[in-house]
Order: sequence, then C-alpha cells, then structure tokens
Amino acid sequence: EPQSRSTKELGGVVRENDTVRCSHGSRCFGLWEKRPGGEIQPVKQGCWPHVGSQQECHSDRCQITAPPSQIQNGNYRFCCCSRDLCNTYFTEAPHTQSLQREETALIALLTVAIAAVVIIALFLGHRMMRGLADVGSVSVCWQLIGRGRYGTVFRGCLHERCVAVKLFSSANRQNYVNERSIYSLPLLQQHDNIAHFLSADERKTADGRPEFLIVMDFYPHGCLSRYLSVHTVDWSTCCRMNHGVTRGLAFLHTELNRGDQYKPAVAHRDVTSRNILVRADLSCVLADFGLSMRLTGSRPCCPVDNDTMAISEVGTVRYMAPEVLGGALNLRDCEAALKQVDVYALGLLYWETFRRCSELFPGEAVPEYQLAFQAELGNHPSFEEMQILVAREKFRPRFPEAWKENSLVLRSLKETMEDCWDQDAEARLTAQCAEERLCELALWWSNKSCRPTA
Ligand SMILES: Nc1ncnc2c1ncn2[C@@H]1O[C@H](COP(=O)(O)OP(=O)(O)OP(=O)(O)O)[C@@H](O)[C@H]1O
Repeated sequence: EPQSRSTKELGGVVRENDTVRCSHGSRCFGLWEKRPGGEIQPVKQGCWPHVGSQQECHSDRCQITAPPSQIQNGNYRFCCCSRDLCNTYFTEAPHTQSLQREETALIALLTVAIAAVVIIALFLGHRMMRGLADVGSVSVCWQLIGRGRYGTVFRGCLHERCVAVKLFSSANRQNYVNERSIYSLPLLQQHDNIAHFLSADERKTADGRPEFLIVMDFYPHGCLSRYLSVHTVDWSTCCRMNHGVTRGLAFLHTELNRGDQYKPAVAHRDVTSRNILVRADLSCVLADFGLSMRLTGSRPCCPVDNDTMAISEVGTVRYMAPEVLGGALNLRDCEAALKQVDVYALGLLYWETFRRCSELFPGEAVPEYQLAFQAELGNHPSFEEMQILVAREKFRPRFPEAWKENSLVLRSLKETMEDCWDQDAEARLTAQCAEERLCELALWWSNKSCRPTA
C-alpha cells in the first residue's frame, strides 16, 4: 500500500518495515470495516494531509469522533491521530451513538417545546390584538369623554367612524359581562331607542392586568343630563326625547318571540338621565345595561334569601324607588316589581326634562337644569337621606309655579309623572302605558290649536 505513488502524495515516506513516516503537517489515519459477523478489519492506514479540515487529528489515540456514516450502513470507522503508530488500533467513544440519540431526542423535544411556546404566544398575541382589531384601530385617537361608577368612556375611531369605548377594570368585570350579555340579546340591537352596540373584548394592560372594552356608537351630545344642563328644548323635542326613552324601556320590559328568536323581558335597574344618550337629531336611546337583569326565560331573576340584597338594592340612590329605599320590594313578583322600579325613575326623568322645556315657561326664564331632589339634597344624597325623604316622607320633585296653570296638557303631563312615581308601586303606569301618554302629549302640540299651556 504505502509504496504506491499516491500514498507518497498523501504526505508520507515509506519505510522498510512497511510503516510510513508522515511528513510535516500530515497525521496518521486509519479506516476499519465492520464485517457482517461483527469482526473488525483494517481497510487502510497511512498519512492524512487534510489536517485543519473536519478532522483535527491532534489526539495521541486514534479515537473515532464522528458517528459512523449511515450511507455505508454504519460499517466503517475512521480516525486520525498524531503519535507514532497511534493508528494501529482505534478507540471508539462508548456512548457516541447513544449520546447522539439522546441529543437528537433532546433537540427534537426542545424544538417541539419552542414551537408550542411560539404557537401559544401567537395565539395570545392574536387574541390581544383582536381586542384592538375588532375594536379595530380604535386605539389611535382616544379621548376621555366621561367617567362612571363602573367604567371610563373614551371617544375613538373605528374604520374612520367615531365610536365610544367603555373601559372596565378587572374589578368591574361582572358589570362588563352583564352589559355585554344584555347588548347581545336577540332583537335588542334592532330597536331604535337602545344604544347601538358594536363589539366587546378583553385585553391586558401594560402591567398584565385584564381590562374589558365595550365599543358602541358615539352619541355626540353625550348623556341627557349633560345636554339639558346646557340647552333648553322646545315642546316637541322634549316629547320626542321622552317618548324615545320610554319606547326603549317598554321594549326592554317586553318578552318577545319572533320566529326562532327569543328576547326575554329585562329590567334596566339604573334608569337615570346619565344613562340616556342623545343623538345628533336629539332623539334618545337607553344605555348602560351593566346592572340590568333578565326577568323571563331560562335565567330569570329568582331570588333566594342571599340574593335579596343584590336584587333590590342596586341602581343610583337618587333614582331609587321608595320600596327599594325602604327595603320593601315585592320579591314574590320580581318581574313586575323591577319593572315598577324602572318606571318610578322614568317619572323623575320626565320631571328633569320638561323643566327645561321653553314652551312650559311662557314669558319667563326657563329654570336652570336640576337633577331630581338636587334642590332638597344637593349633589351627593346618601341612601339614608333618600330613604327619609322619599320612602318615609313620600316627597317628590316639586312642579314649577308656571305649571300651576290648569291646562289640559299640563294636567296630563303632571299626572303622567305622578302616575310613574306613585308611592304604591302597583299603581304605577307600565312603560307601555307611559309610552302612549307621551304619544298623546306630543300629538297635542302638533294640533296647533292646543298649546301646552293653553
Ligand atoms: N356612547 C356614548 N357616546 C357619547 N358619550 C358617552 C357614551 N357613553 C357614555 N358617554 C358619556 O360618558 C359618561 C360616562 O358614562 P358611563 O356609562 O361610564 O357612566 P355614567 O352612566 O355617567 O355613570 P354610571 O355608570 O355611574 O351610571 C356619560 O355620562 C356620557 O356623558
């Protein structure tokens, strides 16, 4: 073997005892074959000039470092080394193969784990982004427009359309869940006097806490109390505003079956002039369903003792009906009782609105806007104060002097309010009846011969 010219070219000088002296820069190598019977035979031994490529060949022993090539069925072993006659035998790292297998398994496992982490991260990222995507690019131009007890409302843009985004913190999650579930009831969004809901979503704040969003139409005049505090209204607008709210409430209170769609009767439970929103054309919608409750269907209100408080004592103290303040809500007929509570607040809402009606104060200045009971109890009445005034003393907002006149329209208007806020809950109008009354009042004005104060 070593005598061949090519061997010399491999970088060695052949000696008489058939060994080869490898010239400077080359090393010894050996190649063995494993026969089918398991016996190992040398195939070739000599000088290896390719030092510095894959094989470094610096070791004293001819150790097989690379795994046997699978191309030759793993039958060949190659090694190189740098001491005299070191390639006579070879040594094989005992665990090369099993290590190799373990490494492969570990790498595969790591790859799967990393892939899983990436997929989960992408999924969560997608969900978070969907919050903003459904809510679209609402984040672009947020502007704070109001704060309530349960959420903060911003104005944003969604596909170049102005929207309102109500943001709930995790502490108010239940309020968000409730509001979303009411807005999602069948048929609700088809009604002209219910605020138009666009979408709802959850996302994480920068510090990882969850927060919840409800996106709805933006109502340029904001809530009714804000509008009335800066504007007076004429009779027909006033009737239209109140008629719209009443129509919305009557619809909410009604159980409906249309085709395969079922809408349960729902009590609003927080009817206030801050929860009515005003459109650009001054028509009104009912909003803020965070405290609302289904009264019929598969999950109607059905109080057990522990729930009694939760069912009765909710809402805004100023607008609480006497039976709520006095703890005497009739829970035996929960459906009727909660509707009556809504109608009581509706009466107060009429009083606040018609007090700003210019035609009801002919020849005199329209009084400043006031919330119900503001004159008596100021801006932040307590539960106890309201209890004494409304439940015990049976006090109701006073009608202005200008309404003393006994015109048919004024009488009917005052009667409507009184019939809504009657101390006896069962004697109150239903929202449907109140809607009819408002309709009649509006018609009187369209019949020009009959002015409200005439
Ligand atoms: N869709 C909307 N368009 C325009 N303004 C809105 C909209 N929704 C709410 N607002 C404004 O944001 C304010 C805060 O609303 P939010 O519903 O959070 O609380 P609130 O109704 O005022 O009080 P609470 O939640 O205690 O009843 C409202 O008073 C209203 O002026």
